[in-house]
Amino acid sequence: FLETSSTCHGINSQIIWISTLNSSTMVARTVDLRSDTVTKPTETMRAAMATAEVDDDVLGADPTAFRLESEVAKITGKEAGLFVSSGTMGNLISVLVHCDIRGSEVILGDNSHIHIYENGGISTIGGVHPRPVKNNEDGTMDIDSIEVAIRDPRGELVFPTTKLICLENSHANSGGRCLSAEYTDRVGELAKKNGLKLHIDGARIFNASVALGVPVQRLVQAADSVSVCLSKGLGAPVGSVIVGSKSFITKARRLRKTLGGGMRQVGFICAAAFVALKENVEKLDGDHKKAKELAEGLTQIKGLKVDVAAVETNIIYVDIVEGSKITAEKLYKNLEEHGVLVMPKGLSRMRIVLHHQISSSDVHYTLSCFQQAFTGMHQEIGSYSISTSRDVSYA
Ligand SMILES: Cc1ncc(COP(=O)(O)O)c(C=O)c1O
Ligand SMILES: C[C@@H](O)[C@H](N)C(=O)O
Repeated sequence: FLETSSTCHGINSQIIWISTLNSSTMVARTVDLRSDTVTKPTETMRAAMATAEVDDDVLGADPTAFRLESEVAKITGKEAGLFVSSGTMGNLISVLVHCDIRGSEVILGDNSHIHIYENGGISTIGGVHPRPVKNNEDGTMDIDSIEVAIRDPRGELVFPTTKLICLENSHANSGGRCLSAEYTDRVGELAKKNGLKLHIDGARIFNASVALGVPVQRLVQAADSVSVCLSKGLGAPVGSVIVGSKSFITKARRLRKTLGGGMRQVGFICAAAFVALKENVEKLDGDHKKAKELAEGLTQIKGLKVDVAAVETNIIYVDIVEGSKITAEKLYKNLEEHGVLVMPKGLSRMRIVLHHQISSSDVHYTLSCFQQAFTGMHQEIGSYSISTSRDVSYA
């Protein structure tokens, strides 16, 4: 695999040449694009873990956990925070605190993470009934559709009681699309008008904030609770922080213990999460730019379809066009043989997620591997005229 890079009129452009690696060839590199959850702790995270000040967080308060929880509460403009082991636990605890009567109903997106990827935990564990409302392509739900879905048993023996509305920002299954503060405010007003609470699955709220150029606090202003993942784009090895009122967090702490989530010297992992919060927010814009570059490159490959305009943050959905020379299965195998890992999402669709441990060179290498899979040879990527100078480098 030889990468020749060049400049032409100040435009960086590449012809990517690749030799065909036979199956026994050691893979030159690994580019893990399955998710932004795959990152490895950085050296600063590991150093912070090694020297973290810790204490029993069940009997009292682990000082490092408290520092992290306070920082996330401050950033989101909420009274208090609570460290939990995962985004799934953060959403589960938040829904169950708000829906504290068995048989309550929560309105959420039919393509939301809580509804699709959390094992139905709000029902199986919390006895909460989901009321899915269609997610639009941009991750929103029509306000009217939300309003129509609100139910109250007064006068209707057969109705459960709606207690909560859940949003997700950015919206993962919509391709990392961002919900505006104005839209979120409107949903918040609807919730308040009907005596409901609003929870935001903010697994990638920092991605939305950076992409929109709007502070996190403004994006979640209308929410009663938010689950913020530190283990996604921010690159922490473990954990999320849920934020809300002091009363909400008191109830959430008890529920976390009930679910077995009370952790003792949890400061070890909170120390790494604190580093992630401090060091990696500024890298998110680079992730988004690389996602856009990769999407633009992929859309130039005959046989692939990408909605480049829909790539607002670090997630790309790629469709293999019907009748393409290569099947999805062969493509994934070919990519994996070259060390490129993607997340299959159906028969002819895949998801690619950028994160801070993916370099520009990885993006170009990935494009060349896709190109090779479809054409078996080099092809100019992009439509720039170039003059080349040979240099082989792996950034
Ligand atoms: C939008 C969204 N919410 C929640 C989660 C759950 O997070 P975890 O995998 O830490 O349980 C994910 C997972 O990546 C996610 O993408
Ligand atoms: C797959 C999903 O559960 C995970 N949250 C991710 O985005 O990778």
